[in-house]
Amino acid sequence: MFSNISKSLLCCTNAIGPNRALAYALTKCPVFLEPPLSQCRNYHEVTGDIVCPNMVRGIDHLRDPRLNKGLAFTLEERQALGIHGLLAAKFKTQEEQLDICRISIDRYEDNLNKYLYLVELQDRNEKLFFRLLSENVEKYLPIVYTPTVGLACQRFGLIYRRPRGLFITINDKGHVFNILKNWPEPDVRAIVFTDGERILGLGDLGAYGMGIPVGKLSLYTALAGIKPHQCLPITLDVGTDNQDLLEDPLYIGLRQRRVRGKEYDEFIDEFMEACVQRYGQNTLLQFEDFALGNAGRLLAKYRNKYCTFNDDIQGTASVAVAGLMAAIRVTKRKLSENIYFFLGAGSAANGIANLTVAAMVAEGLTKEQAQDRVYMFDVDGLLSTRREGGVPEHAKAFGKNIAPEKSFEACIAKIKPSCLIGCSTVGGAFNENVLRQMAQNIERPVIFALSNPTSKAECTAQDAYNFTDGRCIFASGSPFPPVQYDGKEFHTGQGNNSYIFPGIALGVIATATHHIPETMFLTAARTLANYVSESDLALGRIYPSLSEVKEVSLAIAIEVAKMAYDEGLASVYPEPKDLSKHVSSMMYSFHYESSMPVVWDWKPEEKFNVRPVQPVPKNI
Ligand SMILES: O=C([O-])CC(=O)C(=O)O
Ligand SMILES: [Mg+2]
Repeated sequence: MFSNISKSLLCCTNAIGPNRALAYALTKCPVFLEPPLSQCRNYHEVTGDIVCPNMVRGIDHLRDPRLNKGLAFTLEERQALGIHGLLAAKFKTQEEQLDICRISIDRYEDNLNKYLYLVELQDRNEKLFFRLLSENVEKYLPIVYTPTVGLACQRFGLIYRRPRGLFITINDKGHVFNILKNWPEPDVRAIVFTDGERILGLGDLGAYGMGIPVGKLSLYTALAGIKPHQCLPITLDVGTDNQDLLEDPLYIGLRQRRVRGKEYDEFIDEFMEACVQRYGQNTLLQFEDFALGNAGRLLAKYRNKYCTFNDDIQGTASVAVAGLMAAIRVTKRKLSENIYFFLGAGSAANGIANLTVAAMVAEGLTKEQAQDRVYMFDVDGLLSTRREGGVPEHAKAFGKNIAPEKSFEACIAKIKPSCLIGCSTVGGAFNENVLRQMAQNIERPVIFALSNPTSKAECTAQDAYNFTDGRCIFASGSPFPPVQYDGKEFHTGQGNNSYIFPGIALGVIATATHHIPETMFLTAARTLANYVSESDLALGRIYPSLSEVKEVSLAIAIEVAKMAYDEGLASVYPEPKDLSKHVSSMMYSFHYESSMPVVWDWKPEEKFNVRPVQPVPKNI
């Protein structure tokens, strides 16, 4: 029937909608005149529409969030797409639309309602959503991300409207690849997935945890410009051991206890394999919010086989080490001169501790000397090799051959740490006594309350200042309002992995890196720390302001890309001459593009030397 060129031209026409679009194209593009459209099978003689089943119709430009521009469609676009009259007469700029969004969100007092507004905006007009988020990071990050996303996960059964992302359950074992094939996007580059067992510091939320991969991937786009269609959020639903959820009539996941052991491991194996089978071996696979029993174990199992990392272990470690690197500019103590004391000995604590050790080794200590400077305290007390039950396997490197101690405060008095790092999910654990003790031990104590969301933070920013006579250097995983102390205002920083993972992901995707070594996280930490200015430090902040996080993400991506080539990890060849230009060229545009058909002013037949279009036989 039609030559391929003509078919593609027809598709092109279809893509902008029927009828008027076609008329528009026909008047401008002579190639369309051959063969007569009336002989196309999908051409409707009366209406002049092309009724192709795969066709994107004009109305789809209003319904599909990727295409929708709302009142920003121009008159020309409205006419060409056949949507003139379906929109109010007003033509708006994207800037005017952003103003309306801001006014609309401000009308809600409750953060969960703000979250719902933003979810709905993402479902309606994707570019508007991402531009709003990327230009107002400080204001809206706490809504689409920590802490509000935690609340959204807890209420997920109530707020669940349109599906976003894939739910793959243990019952799909043996068919995971087929489920992945149902995802409509063919060009996925990054998958963030959780099994919902340790959602922030909130524990096992099962399938309600879906809010987390969705939120993380929103930051991939808003902060690092990774294209939304290249991102896939997934929840692996293997059940939940949260009794409240098992009894919750609104629960949307599998109503059964968690599957563990061999069956779970086989399921994760199958999932990892299916992802690369479907999307290619360089697909970035980000583990998110897995519980202690699986997080470190699975990272060790897969880190050299896949392009993968665990954000809670490695992303959190990187941001914390960046904070420590910036803090030493204030304390004037080298990293290797500090004593680190962790409350919590789980995956985040061990990730931070290991990367801190690597940073101390870079300063000249041996690994053993560096490990000696790190202490940990878990539910059973100080990690002492002499305690009953010994030191858990995953934290063996940090067990000390000293007398067991069950009192946290007594440990602080005895060990006299200079850096106190909270990864415990025990809200308020750094109480007045603990903080006063820290201030007594050292002139400028470093206090990190990293557990999320806010309710789980080990102390508030204000308490940290109040109880250390304003001498602490503070960071938290979730945001805190400015601190008032001694007539001054301080803006403490957010030591959250959102400074790290978007940049790492962009660098990895841009170079199609096949593995992510630990050293990449140290590089990311150094890059982030270099962004901290003297004025940040004067404000009490050991991280750059959130309004700079996009710049930071790009800088991290470029450093990661350099490293990928230096270490032979990249798969994009030939190596781009200008890496920073290459990385930037991969990024998403938050601005609307024209929806007008591309009109060709040359004859493809001539250019490609293809056979001229044959007349279509009658009655086919
Ligand atoms: O999501 C966040 O805010 C940081 C994080 O990875 C976690 O707490 O699990
Ligand atoms: Mg996490």
